[in-house]
Amino acid sequence: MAVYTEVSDEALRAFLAGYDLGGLVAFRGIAEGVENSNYALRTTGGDFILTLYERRVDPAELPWFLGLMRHLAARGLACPQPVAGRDGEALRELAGRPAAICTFLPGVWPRRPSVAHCAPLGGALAALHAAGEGFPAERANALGPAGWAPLLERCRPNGDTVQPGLCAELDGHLAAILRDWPQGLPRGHIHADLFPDNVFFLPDPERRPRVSGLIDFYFACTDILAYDVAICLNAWCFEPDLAFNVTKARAVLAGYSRVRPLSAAEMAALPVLCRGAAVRFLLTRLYDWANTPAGAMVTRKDPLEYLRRLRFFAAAEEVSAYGI
Ligand SMILES: Nc1ncnc2c1ncn2[C@@H]1O[C@H](COP(=O)(O)OP(=O)(O)O)[C@@H](O)[C@H]1O
Ligand SMILES: N[C@@H](CCOP(=O)(O)O)C(=O)O
Repeated sequence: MAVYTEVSDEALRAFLAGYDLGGLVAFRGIAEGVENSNYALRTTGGDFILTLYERRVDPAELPWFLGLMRHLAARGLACPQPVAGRDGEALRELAGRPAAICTFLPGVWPRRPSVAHCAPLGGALAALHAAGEGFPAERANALGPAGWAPLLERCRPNGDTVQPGLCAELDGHLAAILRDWPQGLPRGHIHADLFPDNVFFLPDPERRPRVSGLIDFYFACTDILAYDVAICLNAWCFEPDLAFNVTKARAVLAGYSRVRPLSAAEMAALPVLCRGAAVRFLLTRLYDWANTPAGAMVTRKDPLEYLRRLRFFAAAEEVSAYGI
C-alpha cells in the first residue's frame, strides 16, 4: 500500500475547506502504487484522488505534470484532471507535502493483461503521443540514459546482496546500451511508466477491452517516442513466468502504428530501447529494495524480474529475433 504520509481528519477537513467540493463522505488510503501517497476521496461533490507527492517527485516540476495533464485532456485524452481550490490553485500543501486533488477516472486496470488488452494499449500510447504535441514546455528525463550510471552507483553498496554479481553484470549491459543508444529519433512528451496499473479499461461483456483512461503522469518527460513503446513491450509482453509473448508485442505495435506509424529507424532501435527500459526499471526497483523507509505501507517490486527481461532483450541484436 503506498501511503508514506498519513493525513489526520483535522488536516483533511482544513484542507478541503479550501475547495468547493462539498462535504466529506469517505476517505481511505489506496493499496496500490509505489511512488506517492494516494487517497480515494469521496465528497458530496463526487469521487476524487488526493495525492501527496513523495520521493522522486521534485516539487518544482509539479506544475509541468499538472499542466501536461490539462493539455492532454483538452486534446481529448482521458486522464485525471487537477482540481483547483477556491483560490484557483490546484497545487497545495497537506501534512507537510505538496498535494493535489485530481478527478477520479472510471475503469479498472488489468491484473492479468491479455493479448486483447495490448492493441488498445498501443493505440492509447500513440494517442497520448499525438495529444502531447503543442505542449510547449519540455521536461528532461531524469531517469533517462544519463541518469542510469549515477543510479547504479547509488545501488552498488547493496546491489550484490540481491544477487551476487548483479552490479558487474549491469556494468556490462549499461556500457553496451549507452554505446548503442540511438540519436535523431522523433521525440515528444512521453508517459515513461505506462505499466498495466496505469491503464484503465472498461469491462466489456464481449471481451473486447476498451481503454477508459491513463493515470500517473509523474514520470512523464520529453524523450524518444519509441522509448515509450519499449517500456510497454517490457511491461505488457512478458508472461508471469517471464517468457516473452510475441503475440502481445505484435498487438502493441499494431495498435500503436494504426494511430502513429513507427518508422523503420524506430523499429530498428527497439532492441536497444527495450534494453534501456529494462535497465531503468531494474535500477529504480534495486534502489528501492534497499532504501524504502521501514514504516512505509508499500509493496516493493522485484528488481530481478527486469534482469530477466534485460537478458532476453540483450540476447538478440535485431527486433526480428523477437519475432516482431
Ligand atoms: N485519477 C484516478 N482515478 C482512479 N483511480 C486512481 C486515480 N489515480 C490513482 N488511482 C488509484 O491509485 C492507484 C495508485 O496510483 P498511482 O498514480 O499509480 O500511484 P503512484 O503515484 O504511487 O505511482 C492506482 O492504481 C489506482 O488504483
Ligand atoms: N512501474 C514501476 C513502479 C512505479 O509505478 P507505480 O505506478 O506502481 O507507482 C515499476 O514497476 O517498477
